[in-house]
Amino acid sequence: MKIVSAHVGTIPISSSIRNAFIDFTKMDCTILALVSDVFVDGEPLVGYGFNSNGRYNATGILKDRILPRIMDAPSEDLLDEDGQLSPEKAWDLMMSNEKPGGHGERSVAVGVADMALHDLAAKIAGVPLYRWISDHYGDGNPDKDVFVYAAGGYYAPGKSLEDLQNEMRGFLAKGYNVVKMKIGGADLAEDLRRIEAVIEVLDGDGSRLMVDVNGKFDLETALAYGKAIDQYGLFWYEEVGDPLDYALNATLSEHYRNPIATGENLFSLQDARNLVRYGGMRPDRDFIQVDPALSYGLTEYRRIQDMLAQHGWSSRRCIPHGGHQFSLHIAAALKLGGNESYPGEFQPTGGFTDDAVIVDSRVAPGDLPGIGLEGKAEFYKVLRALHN
Ligand SMILES: O=C([O-])CC(=O)C(=O)O
Ligand SMILES: [Mg+2]
Repeated sequence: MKIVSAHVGTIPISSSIRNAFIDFTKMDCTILALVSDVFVDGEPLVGYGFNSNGRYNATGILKDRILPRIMDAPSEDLLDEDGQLSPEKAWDLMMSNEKPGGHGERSVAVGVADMALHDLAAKIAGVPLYRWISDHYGDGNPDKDVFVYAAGGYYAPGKSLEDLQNEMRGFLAKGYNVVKMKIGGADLAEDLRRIEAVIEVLDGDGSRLMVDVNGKFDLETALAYGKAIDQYGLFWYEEVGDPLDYALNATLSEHYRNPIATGENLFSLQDARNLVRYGGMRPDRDFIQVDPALSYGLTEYRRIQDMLAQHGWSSRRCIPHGGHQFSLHIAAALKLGGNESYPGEFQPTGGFTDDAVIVDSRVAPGDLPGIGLEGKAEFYKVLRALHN
């Protein structure tokens, strides 16, 4: 089997929303199609990849450095001993001549390619990706569905408390039981009013609400907010300080007894290990949100899972950032604790297949071969146009 061509593009996933740190008016992402010489029903099998929101496109790095390393290599260098496409061997090629450290946007470019390679490998095997991952790397017995929570609650121009409540009611009507909102983009008094408005919609149950600071707070603000929100018993308090400020996180964890979540801006095994070593994260209650699509793909994510297991962490304490169909398969196959979801944001890439139904805050990845992006009609149109 051979990859005969690679097609890269950049598309907008922009909107007028804002978190405590950035707005999304210019947000975009890289999309990738890897066309193979394997034909089914007269059509070549094609692996698709994209990067999730939060980081901009990495199209330049992908085109200039990462893809040539696999496209210029002899095709057998990408195959395992059974002659099957090996995303792991491709990963080693993609990362040749790259120094360690400074993971920046490189991890995004490799993540996009790794996703497309996994999509293609599962399509060649004729199985959905969760099945392929579970058989290759898991216990062969994937979860049949995955916990998902609805992320939203952004700041937006003119958005009132009532608008925020209606947004959350909409999530509940779609089948979600747990929701997430942004904080840290207003002052404490205003954010407490916003939190209380959402808890009201949740029948007074703060354990169904996550709040996300997007890395904005210094230690003093982190502790002040922590003290103020402790009473609500929230599901989690997310990315409170700078993602690389492990000491801040460790100090917060000494003072804030309810769960903390972080990791969406840690893009490598080494960074995730430092979080576990130095960040004061508690394996009995906290959550790790590393997003495989931003952090060198599933190949690196499996190394992170191995590291976490060595440090006494259950895979159930991992709930990836990103709200995409790739992590949904990974969550089912590797028995993670769940996956994010953004109903209504980051289209056309975000979210699950068009026929996915959320029941009791759980969803199944579906049984289309590979990741199943063919089941997201709007996105599939864009992906097909890349290589046709
Ligand atoms: O607003 C964002 O950048 C997305 C985010 O943090 C999340 O999904 O947790
Ligand atoms: Mg976040």
